[in-house]
Amino acid sequence: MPSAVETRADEVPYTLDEPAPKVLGFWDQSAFWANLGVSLFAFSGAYTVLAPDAAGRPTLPILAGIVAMAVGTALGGLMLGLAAAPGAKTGQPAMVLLRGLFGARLSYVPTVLNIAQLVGWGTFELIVIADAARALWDDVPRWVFVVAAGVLTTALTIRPLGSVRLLRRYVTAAVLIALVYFYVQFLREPLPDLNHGSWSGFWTGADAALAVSISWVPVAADYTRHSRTPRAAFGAAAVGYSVTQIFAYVLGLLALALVAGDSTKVFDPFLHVSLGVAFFAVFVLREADQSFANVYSTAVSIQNLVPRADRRVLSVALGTGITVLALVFDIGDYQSFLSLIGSVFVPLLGVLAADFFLGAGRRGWDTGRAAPARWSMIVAWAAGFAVYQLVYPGGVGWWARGWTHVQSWLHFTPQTWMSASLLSFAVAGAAALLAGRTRR
Ligand SMILES: Nc1ccnc(=O)[nH]1
Repeated sequence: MPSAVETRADEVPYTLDEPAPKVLGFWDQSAFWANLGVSLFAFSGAYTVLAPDAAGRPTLPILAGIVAMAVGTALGGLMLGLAAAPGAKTGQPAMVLLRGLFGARLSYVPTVLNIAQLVGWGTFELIVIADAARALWDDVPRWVFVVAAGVLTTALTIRPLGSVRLLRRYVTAAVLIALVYFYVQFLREPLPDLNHGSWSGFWTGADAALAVSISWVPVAADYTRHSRTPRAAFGAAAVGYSVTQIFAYVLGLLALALVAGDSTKVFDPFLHVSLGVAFFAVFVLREADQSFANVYSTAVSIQNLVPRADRRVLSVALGTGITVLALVFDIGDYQSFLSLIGSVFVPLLGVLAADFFLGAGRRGWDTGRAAPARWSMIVAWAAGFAVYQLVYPGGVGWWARGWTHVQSWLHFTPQTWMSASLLSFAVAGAAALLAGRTRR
């Protein structure tokens, strides 16, 4: 039965005990990342790059938001590329790679945090799919869409590499056509003044966009470990993802301008143009690739804790779990979710990239189950987290007040030119290099 053997080698093995097949070329990966760059969150969450105040009102003019988002996305894309390359080089999934950085046991800390963010994203994705589908067909109850999206998501996770190829073959082109169609339509509408107001919240907006890109960092290697070369992995993730994310957010921001900044109405302009319903349905259906990527990566992350677990069993359980969560919950504080993600995963990447490319990783990381603990790397990560919070403590009252106390104790005042992400990345990376030096 040669065909059965071929199919096995073409798909991801069920457990971490077997090696990953290297079967994804540059265009497979580019199509995959380009799809992930387009999300309904680029529309429903477009307001976050306008640096909203505590009451949720945008503080940046639309034009400033567009520039901030493009800068944040481009920087986030480069960071994503840095996270993608080690996966291709080592053939290891993202959380297993972290055994090399922190040691086997300590890698459980970021693994648990990543599982939490991915369950959060997976749930959010099903909710946003159901909300958008309800905007299209409001006579169908919400739970029907949640369950349908959950089933489709889970089905895609069973043959993950097959799903990536499916995206390349059919979905990417449809998504690009829909994007172009809405651009043409929106730019024909009378748009309000896009540059009225202050640009002082620029880095808050840029950091919000960067956080969305960076949230794929602890996921990237789960896919790029199937890449034929590290260069292809870097290029596809950095470029493919950023280009489409910028296109999608600009569309979201134009839609927001057309509804006078009211983000609860941001889907309306899409549905009001002719053929809008059909093209918007493309976006709704393809959103399942995001929830697929979240659920599959949650399963692979759990395998870092339990390497013998069958990823299909984990995926079905997780797909069911997020479906239940999406039936029960609504999207809460999306803005705070993003800043928490940024503050955890930006410095994590700073430490990882510094150590992998310039530190101990150059001699090869030990990613085995007995890799020794490296506490100094945890300290470097924590330093980067603290820097992020000092520059941008976010909007959750008690937490922000706590960091404001630390600010005044350190005589530190955040300036508008400071990007929480860039400073946190730099400090975490420098601390990791320093720690690596002193230990030698
Ligand atoms: N990691 C993620 C980033 C953005 N959207 C998602 O669904 N997941």
